Amino acid sequence: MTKKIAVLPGDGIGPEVTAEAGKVLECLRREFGLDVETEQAPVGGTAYDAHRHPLPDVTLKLAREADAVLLGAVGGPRWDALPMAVRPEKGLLGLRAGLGLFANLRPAILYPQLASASSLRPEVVAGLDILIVRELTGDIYFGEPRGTRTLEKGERQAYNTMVYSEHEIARVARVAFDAARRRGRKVCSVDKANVLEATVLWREVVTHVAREYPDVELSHMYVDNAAMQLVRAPKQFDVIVTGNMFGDILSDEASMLTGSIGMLPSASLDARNKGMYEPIHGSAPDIAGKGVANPLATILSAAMMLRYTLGAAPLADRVERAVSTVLDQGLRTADIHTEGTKRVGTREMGDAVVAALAAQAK
Ligand SMILES: NC(=O)c1ccc[n+]([C@@H]2O[C@H](COP(=O)([O-])OP(=O)(O)OC[C@H]3O[C@@H](n4cnc5c(N)ncnc54)[C@H](O)[C@@H]3O)[C@@H](O)[C@H]2O)c1
Ligand SMILES: CC(C)[C@H](C(=O)O)[C@@H](O)C(=O)O
Ligand SMILES: [Mg+2]
Repeated sequence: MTKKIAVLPGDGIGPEVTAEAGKVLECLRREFGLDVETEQAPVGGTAYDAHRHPLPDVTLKLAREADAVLLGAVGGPRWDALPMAVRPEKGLLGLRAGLGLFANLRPAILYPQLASASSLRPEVVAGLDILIVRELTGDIYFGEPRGTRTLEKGERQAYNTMVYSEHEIARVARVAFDAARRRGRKVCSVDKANVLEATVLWREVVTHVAREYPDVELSHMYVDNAAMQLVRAPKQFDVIVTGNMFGDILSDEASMLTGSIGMLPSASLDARNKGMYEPIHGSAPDIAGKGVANPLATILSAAMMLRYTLGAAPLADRVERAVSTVLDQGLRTADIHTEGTKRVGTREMGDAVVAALAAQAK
């Protein structure tokens, strides 16, 4: 049966990078019989401009009815002064919560061709293959109470609440342990249990769940140390599981180990592996509209969609191989460009991936 993909390009470079992933899906349809149809809807600032809401009902409905969602990015300075409730980022958070996407998989893999694009020495990152499992629908992002109040003497005070319930921790921990079983059988749980009660519970529950997985080694690390270890000796990690905010920060940090934030895809999954797929980067206002953004994170996110939701792992392998081929050809967008390689724009990079894919069909 034809699978339906909701494509939500969003803001800034979002439309530029999703267009390239769209070409890749089209090529898979044409050359390899992938049975999908796509439909677009607005999200983020562009949705606010058209509908006065960053997540219009039509978009949430389309996302709910689709088999999978492919999202670009949201946000930008144009909308930064809006009230929090209608900021573009709320559109994204609304999708994650509305679709129950509690597990966010962010693989940080170094393509060997990009060893010299990493900000770390090649020997520190060679062979890097980490999976960050970020909890995505809890924590300080969604905790109540939140808001701003005025104190007696007229001073304003703002507050957010870090909250985790046992079931929220246990279900994402299981995702991490299950993933570790398919890889290096090591999970490092990252928290701030020396200070924050919510993460004392986090550590307790993860430790409890680990008993179901005697074949997986569990370790714990405070988040400040984890941030340091990620740049000191990143290959010590296999799977990292952590809360929403720590995962947000650590995954941007980990992306630089692979050469660029423009290389890191993600899958946000519910309990049945229905999912939303998006690069981990944002709308990059500083380069939006210039045709220079790296589309590979979004193309690799489409590959994750093929693997996790569409049951088409062989096609996911093909897309990842095509990405490797274009890197072998020496093609680089500005963010991963190094001496001796050829600088290309967003479209050229997407076209090259499509050509490499089509060549596999010959
Ligand atoms: N998932 C999302 O939609 C998402 C994620 C992060 C940030 N944002 C939003 O994006 C806006 C900008 O945020 P920011 O500047 O902090 O983060 P950002 O990720 O958009 O950009 C950070 C830096 O990385 C570069 N970069 C990002 N993606 C790139 C790509 N594909 N190719 C080449 N370079 C790339 C940018 O040019 C910029 O210099 C904000 O409104 C923020 O809220 C959205
Ligand atoms: C835009 C923002 C809400 C989002 C987050 O913090 O989750 C982004 O940084 C991400 O990593 O997807
Ligand atoms: Mg982020």
